[in-house]
Amino acid sequence: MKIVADNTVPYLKGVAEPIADVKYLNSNEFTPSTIHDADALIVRSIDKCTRELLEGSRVRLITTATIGFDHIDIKYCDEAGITWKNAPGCNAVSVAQYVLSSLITIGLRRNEPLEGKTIGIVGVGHVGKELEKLCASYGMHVLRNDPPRAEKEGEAGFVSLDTIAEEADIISFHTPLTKEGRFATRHLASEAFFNQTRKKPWFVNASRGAVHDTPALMNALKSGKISEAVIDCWENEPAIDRELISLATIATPHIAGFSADGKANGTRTCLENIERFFGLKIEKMKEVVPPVPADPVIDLDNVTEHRIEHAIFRSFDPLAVDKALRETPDKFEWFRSNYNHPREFTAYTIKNATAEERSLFDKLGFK
Ligand SMILES: NC(=O)C1=CN([C@@H]2O[C@H](COP(=O)(O)OP(=O)(O)OC[C@H]3O[C@@H](n4cnc5c(N)ncnc54)[C@H](O)[C@@H]3O)[C@@H](O)[C@H]2O)C=CC1
Ligand SMILES: O=C(O)C(=O)[C@H](O)COP(=O)(O)O
Repeated sequence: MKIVADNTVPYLKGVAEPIADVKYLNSNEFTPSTIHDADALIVRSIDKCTRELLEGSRVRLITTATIGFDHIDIKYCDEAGITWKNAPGCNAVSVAQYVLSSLITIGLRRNEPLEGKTIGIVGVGHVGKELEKLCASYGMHVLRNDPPRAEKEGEAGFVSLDTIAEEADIISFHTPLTKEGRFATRHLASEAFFNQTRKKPWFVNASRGAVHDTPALMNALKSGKISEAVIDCWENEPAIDRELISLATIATPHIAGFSADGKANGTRTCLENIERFFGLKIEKMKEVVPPVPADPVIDLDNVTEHRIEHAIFRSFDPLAVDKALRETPDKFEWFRSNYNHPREFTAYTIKNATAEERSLFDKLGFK
């Protein structure tokens, strides 16, 4: 069996080799001639799996180490009998922790505690639910918007996007990017949406760039309709809008889901998909684990203020990544392929927390 895999999928090299001939390609090397004799592809969000790439190939399975699958032409795959799989939930905790760290960063700068603020979460799936848990632990009120879920499960517990625009202090988008259908999300954060905001909310997009309309978002920032923007996902990545970088409070190169834990989960899911689809056993699967952090114990003994935040930033500090992107935005994709994947909160043990702090640390997922 032959697998063609993206060269930058973490923790993959050597694991599937005992059961398959594995060829690794850079994203720009995925062409009809390089993949034509592959049985399976292991891809990332940057590998566009289009008709042009796949037509005439032997590919029977595409498995992406990501939650989003807008880079796969699923219509064509279904027509052509190519099975495709994503990795639901693999990096949901990572995105939620990214958003919390970013909100804490802004809160500290503005000297405004998050406690008591209202966050509107648009798209309450794997990521949205994790974010809801973190925000609730932090004492925030949560408004949930998810029309597809509300239709299936009933309206109770969900609000409209209009309500979120009007009532939320913070609005965070966690929908897939969809361009068609009743619940299409392309440019969901539109000029009309920003015009409805009442409380100068902070805006977060860690879903897909085209979920916001870039000119409308920039106008909203300039006119004060929104007061802060955390942008991880951009329209036209990697050729991102330089003016939006300068207007954003936190600008990162689509790395919200890039915890080591999330990456290992994504890779493992791809390999499990291959096992199931081809009826194989990959003995080296247990090697797909994130590394232990260099310093896994966080001792709060000498930390006098913002002790919870101190621990959170030890796991992930958005400002370090933000600084790098601002300095060299041209290196957007390089940063993503050469990223120092942080471990999630669960990899850290807290020492010398008070009983009250301990209860919050437990809820956030620290040991
Ligand atoms: N920045 C990053 O690194 C990452 C970004 N993502 C993005 O986040 C998206 C969401 O991830 P998950 O929560 O795991 O997906 P999911 O499929 O579990 O949840 C998405 C939710 O959005 C809802 N939704 C769909 N259309 C909607 C609409 N028009 N308005 C409101 N809600 C709507 C769905 O009903 C669903 O509950 C992914 O599709 C991906 O594009 C995911 C992981 C990492
Ligand atoms: O899982 C998703 O969806 C994401 O957006 C991932 O963070 C994308 O990761 P890469 O495939 O670009 O490494």
